[in-house]
Amino acid sequence: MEKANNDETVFVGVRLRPFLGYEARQHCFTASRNVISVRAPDRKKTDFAFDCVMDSTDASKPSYVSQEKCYDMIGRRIVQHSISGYHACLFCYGQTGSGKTFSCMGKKGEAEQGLLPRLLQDLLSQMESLPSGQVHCRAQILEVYNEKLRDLLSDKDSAKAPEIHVHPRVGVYVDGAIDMQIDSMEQLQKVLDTGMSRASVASTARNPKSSRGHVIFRLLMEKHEEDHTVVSSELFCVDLAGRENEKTTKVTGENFVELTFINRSLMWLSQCIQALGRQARKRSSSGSSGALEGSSRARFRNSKLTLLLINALTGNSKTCLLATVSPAVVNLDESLVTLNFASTVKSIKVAARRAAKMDKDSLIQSLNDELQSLKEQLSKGTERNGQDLHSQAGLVRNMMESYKARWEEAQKNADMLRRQKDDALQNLAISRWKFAKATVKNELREESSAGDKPSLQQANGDVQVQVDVAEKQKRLASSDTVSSACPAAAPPADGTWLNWTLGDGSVPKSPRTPSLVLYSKDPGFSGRLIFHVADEGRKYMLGCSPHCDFRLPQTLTSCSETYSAWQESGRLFIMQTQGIPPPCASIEVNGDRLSPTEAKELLHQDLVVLSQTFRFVVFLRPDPAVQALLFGVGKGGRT
Ligand SMILES: Nc1ncnc2c1ncn2[C@@H]1O[C@H](COP(=O)(O)OP(=O)(O)OP(=O)(O)O)[C@@H](O)[C@H]1O
Repeated sequence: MEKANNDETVFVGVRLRPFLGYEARQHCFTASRNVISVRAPDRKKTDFAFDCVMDSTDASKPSYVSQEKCYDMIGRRIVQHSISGYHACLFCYGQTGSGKTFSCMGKKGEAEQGLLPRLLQDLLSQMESLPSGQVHCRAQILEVYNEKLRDLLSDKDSAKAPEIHVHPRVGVYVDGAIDMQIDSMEQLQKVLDTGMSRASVASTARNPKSSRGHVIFRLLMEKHEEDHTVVSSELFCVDLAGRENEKTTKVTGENFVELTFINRSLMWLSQCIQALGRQARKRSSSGSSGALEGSSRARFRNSKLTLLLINALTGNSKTCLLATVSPAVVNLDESLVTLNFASTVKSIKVAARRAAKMDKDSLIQSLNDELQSLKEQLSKGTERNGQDLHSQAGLVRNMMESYKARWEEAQKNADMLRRQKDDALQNLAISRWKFAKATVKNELREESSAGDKPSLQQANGDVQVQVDVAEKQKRLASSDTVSSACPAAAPPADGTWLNWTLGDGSVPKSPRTPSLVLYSKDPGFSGRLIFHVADEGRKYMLGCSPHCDFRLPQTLTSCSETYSAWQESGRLFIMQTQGIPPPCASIEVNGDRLSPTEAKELLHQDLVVLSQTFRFVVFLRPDPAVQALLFGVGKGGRT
C-alpha cells in the first residue's frame, strides 16, 4: 500500500447560512477569509481559524458564497482525491437547521444543487475519460435512525436491517444493503432522489424539514485491471442529523426520542474525534508511529455511525468536514459547540494511502478458506458459541457471493462495452476503408480517362520521387528487408529515404509494427516504402533532413524535421513540428486537416497526407484488404 509522504490534517470548512424566519437579525459572527470570529454583546471575542470560511448570510454581498462557490471551495477537492485513488469522505456537521442538508444535497434547480450531486457529476464525467469498462461504480444510501441501520434504496420496510461488519481484508462491509450499479449521472440522480425521498424527515420548531437520522451516501469505485486485479476506493458523503439541546428543545414525543438518539450518536462521534485529536497530539510530541490504539479503535464500535465511518476517520481516507452554523445570536451557544467540534477535527492527523491493488482470485480464495475453517469449527462443535460461528459463516458466505456476483457483472459489462467498441471501430474502419478505396478508384478512373500509361513522375504525382527508376527497381529486387524496422542508417549517397523497409516486389509482406505505408497511384511504388514506428516511447522524426528517422523526398513542400510519429501502448500518433507553416507542414487524416498543435492518434486504415503531397495508409495489424490495396496480394501479386 502506498503511504502518503506526510500526515495531513482533515480539511475543515465552515459555512454561515442566511437568517431564518424565527431568528432576529442580530449577527454574532464576522467572517474573513479563513477566520470566523465571535463578535456578540457580553461574549468573549474568539477567533477560529479553519481551511476556509464561507459566508452565505447575504446574497447581495460580493463575498456571498453560493452553492457553486461552496463546491469550488470544498467539494472539488473530494473529486480530486477520489480520482487519485484515495478513499474520501465529506461529512456535514452542525446544529439542527444550520444548513447541512441544504449544503450537502441542495434543492431542485441547477444553481441550488448541493455538494453531493455536483461532485458526483464531476467524478462521473472525469471517469468517462478512462478506458471504457474499466471503472465500475456502485452506490449505497444508508440511514442510521434511532441507532438502527436502514437501507434507503430498499423499498421493503420489512426487509432485514443491514448489518455493519469490519472485516480485516475487506474493511467496512454492510451485509444486506443494496448497492446499485451506476452507469450514468441520470441514473445516479434517480438513485439519489429515491434514497432521499425515503430519509426520515419531520417538522420541528427549528426546521420544517429536519433530518431525523444520519444519511450516509457511499460510492464504491472499482478499477478493474487486465491482470485480474482490482483497485477499490470509496467515497462517503454524510449528512449528519442536527444536534439540539435536549433541555431547551421544543420537540416532544417521537421527535424527542429521535433527538436523544441523534445527540447520543453525535456524542460518540465527538468522543472518537477527541480521542483521535489526543492521539494526533501525542504522535506529534512523541514522534510515535501513530497507529490507532486498541482503545480508540474499540470506541468506534459504540455506535453504528462511528463504525460506518471508521475508515474515513482513522487515517486511510482523505476527509473533509463542513461545519454549518447559524449567524444569529440566539443560536450562538450551539454554534460554539459546532466550532469547537470543528477545531478538534482540524487537529486530527491522517496518513491517507492510495487504495491498494487486490487480486480478485486471492480475495475470493481467502474468504473461502475462512468459510471452510468456520464450517470446520461448527462441525466440531468446539470453541466459540455455535450461534456466533453460524452467523459469522453466513456473513463470510454473503461477502464472498456478493464479491463474486459483483465482479462477474463487472466482467460482463466490460465485455459488452468492449464488443460495442469493437463494433463501432469496425464500422469506423469500414468507412475509412471505403474512403481509401474511393480515393483509389477515383484516381484509377482519372488515369484511364487520361489514356496513356502515365510516366512515373505523373503516376506518382503524390510522391515526387527523386530517384533514378532503374536504380530504385534494382534496389527493390535485391531488397529483402521486409520484416523489421531498419535502424537509422547513414544517409545513402543517392539521397533517398532513410530508415525504411521495402516490399520485396514478389511476395509482399505486411509490417508487424505500427507503420505508415506509402500509398501511390503507381502500383510499383504503393506499399514499397514502409515507415516502421517500431520502438515504444521513441519519437521518430519525418522530414527531409539527414537526421530524420524517416526521410521524405526533398521537394518544395517538405522541410527538415517536419513531423514526429510515436507509439504508445501499440497506438500510433502523429504531430507536426511546431513553427513550420503550411504547406511545408500539414497533416490531413481522412480528408480532415489537423491543427498545427494537434497530436492525432492514427487508426488502422487511416489515409494520411503529409505536406499535401505524401500519402500513407496506416497499418496497425495484418489485414488482407489493406494488403491487397498496398501490396497487390490477392490480385496476382505485383508486376
Ligand atoms: N446556505 C443557505 N442558503 C440558503 N438557505 C439555506 C442555506 N442553508 C440553509 N438554508 C435553509 O435553512 C433551512 C434549514 O436548512 P437544512 O434543512 O439544510 O438544515 P439542517 O442542518 O440539515 O437541519 P436538520 O439537522 O434539522 O436536518 C432550510 O430551509 C434551508 O433551505
